[in-house]
Amino acid sequence: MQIEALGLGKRFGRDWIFRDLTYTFLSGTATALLGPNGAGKSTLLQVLAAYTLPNAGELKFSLGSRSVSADDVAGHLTLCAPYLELIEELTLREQLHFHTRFRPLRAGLSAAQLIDIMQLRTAQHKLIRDFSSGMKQRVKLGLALYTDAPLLFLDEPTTNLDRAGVAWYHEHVAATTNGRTVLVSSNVEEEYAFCQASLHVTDFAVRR
Ligand SMILES: Nc1ncnc2c1ncn2[C@@H]1O[C@H](COP(=O)(O)OP(=O)(O)OP(=O)(O)O)[C@@H](O)[C@H]1O
Repeated sequence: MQIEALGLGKRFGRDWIFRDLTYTFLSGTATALLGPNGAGKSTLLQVLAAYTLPNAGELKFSLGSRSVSADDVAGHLTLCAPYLELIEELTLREQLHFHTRFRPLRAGLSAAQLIDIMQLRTAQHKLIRDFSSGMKQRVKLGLALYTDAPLLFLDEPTTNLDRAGVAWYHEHVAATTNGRTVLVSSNVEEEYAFCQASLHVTDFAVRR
């Protein structure tokens, strides 16, 4: 899926976070959204996901030659972000079954196989509430990477992961990002090193 931002701007109250952002996120390309803490990376990601409305400019989404309305973007998008919560009252197995009622996994992949990919088979009947923060992050990433969707957004994807978890992230990003439009919001180089393009949010910051 291609995303075209034309003169995009977002403000909270009187404060513009970014303004006059014109950029095309090409289909099949991974792009890093970069900038220091508070620069507006997560805000931009949420605007590009059509979760949050911009205050200026417009967004055009297209799949091949077909345009996609902002209302339909959610069905083409899979996201891993610190502000997205798992359902704590479910076991991992139940979480996977709940998820796959609404969103299909990549072709041929079963919920049981995804649990194995997450290396969480021994925890599959445990409540998510009782998972460690690193285990939860692995679940969130596994669901995002292995859901069948052309758009993949990753916000601070290695949050809470140990060295083995970061290696797992690299392995499964390599296995799942080919041909997808990927956006990675980050300021940790090893999270976004695989990206072919980068956009610095501060280039669109409003000087005060
Ligand atoms: N809902 C909101 N209401 C008001 N201000 C907000 C809101 N969401 C974000 N902001 C402000 O927008 C600015 C950008 O925040 P954002 O979370 O997008 O930055 P970031 O680059 O992702 O930061 P970090 O690297 O720390 O995650 C910050 O000043 C933040 O306080």
